[in-house]
This record gives sequence, structure tokens and C-alpha cells, in this order.
Amino acid sequence: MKIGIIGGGAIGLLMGAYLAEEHAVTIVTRSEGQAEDIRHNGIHLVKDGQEYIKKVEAAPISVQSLNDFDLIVVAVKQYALEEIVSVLEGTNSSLFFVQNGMSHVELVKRLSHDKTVFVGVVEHGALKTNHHTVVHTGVGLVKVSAYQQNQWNFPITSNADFPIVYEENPHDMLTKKLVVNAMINPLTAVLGVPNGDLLNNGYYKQLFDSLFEEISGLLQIEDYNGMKVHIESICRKTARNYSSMLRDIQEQRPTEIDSILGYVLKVAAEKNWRAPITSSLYLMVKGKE
Ligand SMILES: NC(=O)C1=CN([C@@H]2O[C@H](COP(=O)(O)OP(=O)(O)OC[C@H]3O[C@@H](n4cnc5c(N)ncnc54)[C@H](OP(=O)(O)O)[C@@H]3O)[C@@H](O)[C@H]2O)C=CC1
Ligand SMILES: CC(C)(CO)C(=O)C(=O)O
Repeated sequence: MKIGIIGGGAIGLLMGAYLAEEHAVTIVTRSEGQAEDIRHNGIHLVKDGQEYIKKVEAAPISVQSLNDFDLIVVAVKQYALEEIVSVLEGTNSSLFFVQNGMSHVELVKRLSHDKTVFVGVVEHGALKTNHHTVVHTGVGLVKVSAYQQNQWNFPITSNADFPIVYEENPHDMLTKKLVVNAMINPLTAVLGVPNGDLLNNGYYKQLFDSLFEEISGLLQIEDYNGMKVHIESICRKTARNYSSMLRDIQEQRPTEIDSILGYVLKVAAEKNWRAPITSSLYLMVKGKE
């Protein structure tokens, strides 16, 4: 299969490295400089202290660069999507969005009127260290769902090195990941702690419980206990990791807060509900940004 990946960031490079085992992969970058670097060096994937080199194509983004792929993985941050809307509209390829948060859903809905669109949740941890190197910091899986139920023909198959799980309901899949990110990311970004501290510090745990109470009510999470156990297990599994939002703050990059807590606050406003903890955390992250 011919796979294009827009965004040579942590997730774009990680997916590119694994998919290059079985597919012809092109990384579609913002700059010619990064494309040149990737063409010359390949993607360097670092896993368990070993470095693997994967040969891929790379090209800077343009409408022409995106036609005739079997699938284009859209791996830019939420706030960068606006810049590439016209390119996405212009392509004849199927699209796969992997963003955290919910702001992309309106765009996905619109694009799915005339093309096949998939949404996904990436449960891997990845860290980019230069233009062509990515460290696989946490091995997980990718969940994928077709945005329109009648468009079910995802062109990538699962394998042991890079497992893919198919989900029936895109909304439930995205909501489950949203709650995880809405809980862990802002709290760790404001408190400046690794994920595990949210459970290990009794005071932070009280805050975690109150935030969960508020968000699960707002989003009408049916399986309250199951969802809480799920988030706590992610905190334990990633106990020593710094969340992506905390890393964004530390490295003075924009965060994805608008598409995570911003979305929760939009739901609160539509219902005319108060969400004092969520709105305080939103303002604190925006202030730090
Ligand atoms: N990192 C992780 O562990 C995880 C990330 N995710 C999600 O995956 C998505 C991507 O995250 P991540 O890879 O970490 O982000 P990064 O910031 O590492 O990468 C984003 C990439 O997109 C590129 N980009 C931005 N605008 C354009 C454009 N107009 N054309 C082409 N490329 C562009 C950036 O290029 P440039 O550097 O030149 O600006 C950058 O290389 C996010 O929504 C995140 O929430 C989900 C789970 C885990
Ligand atoms: C699951 C979690 C919270 C892991 O850190 C994550 O997705 C992130 O940091 O964005």
C-alpha cells in the first residue's frame, strides 16, 4: 500500500517507521529541510536502547504531494489542522486522523461527505529527538474506527510489532481517550508532576477524584467505575512519564488544551452547567501557555 503521513513529528515518525516494514511510506513535512533530512537518513527508530533505520520517501506538503495514496495519516497537532484544510479537501486519498481531543471532529464530519475518513487513538508513547529520530517510549496500540459506518475498508492490517484494533463506534472511542487526556494532561501540566503522582499524592488524588466527578457527569459517562479504573490504570502504567501537555509547557510549545478541556467546557456551556474545576484548570494551562 502507498501510505502518506502528514507531519514528521513524534507520532508521524513512529508510525512511518513501523508501517515502512510492509508499505511504501512517504513522510509529508512542513519544510523541504526536514524532507531532505529524512530522505537522506531514513527514520531512526530507537526502541529498548537499539536503533533501527527505516528507509522512507519524504516530500514537503502540497496539494499534488497528497494524491494517489491508499491512506494518508494526518499526524499534525490539533492546532495545525487549520493550515492544511485546503490540502486535505483537495486530495482523492482516504484520510486517517490520530489527534487527541475533539476539535477535529467537525472537520472529519465535513470531509467524510466525499471521502473515506477514519479516526484513531494512538496509545503509544513517542518522543522526537531530531528531524529523523523518534524514541518509542511506551509500547501500546492504535485504535481505529471508520467515521461513516458504510466506509469500512481500512487499508492497514495489524501485526505483532504494530497492533491495530478496530472499534465499532468512533464517538465512544474518542470520548474515552478524551476523558483520559482531560484528566491526566491538565493536572500534570499545572502541578508539574509525572502521571503517577496524581494517584500517589493524597492531595492530588482528591483533586483527581473531584475533576473526574465533574467531567464524567458533563460527558454523561455511563460506566463511571470502569472509566475511573481505566484512567487510574493509565496513570500507573505511565507513572514515570511526563504527559504531552506538561512537556509542551516545559518546552514552551502551544498545548492541545483547547481541543481537550476547551471541548469539555463547550459541552458545559451547551448544557448551561457550571464546571468550576474544569474552567479553573483550563485558565491555568492557558496562562502557562
Ligand atoms: N507524542 C505522543 O506520544 C502522542 C501524540 N498523540 C497525538 O498525535 C498528534 C501528533 O502529536 P505529535 O506527533 O506528538 O506532535 P509533534 O509536534 O511532535 O508533531 C507534529 C508535526 O506536524 C508537523 N506539521 C505542523 N504543521 C504542518 C503542516 N502544515 N504541514 C506538514 N507538517 C506539519 C510539525 O512540523 P514542524 O515541526 O515543522 O512544525 C511536526 O513535525 C497530536 O494530536 C497528539 O495529541 C497521541 C498519542 C501519543
Ligand atoms: C495517556 C497520556 C496521558 C500519557 O501521558 C497521553 O496521552 C499524553 O500524555 O498525551
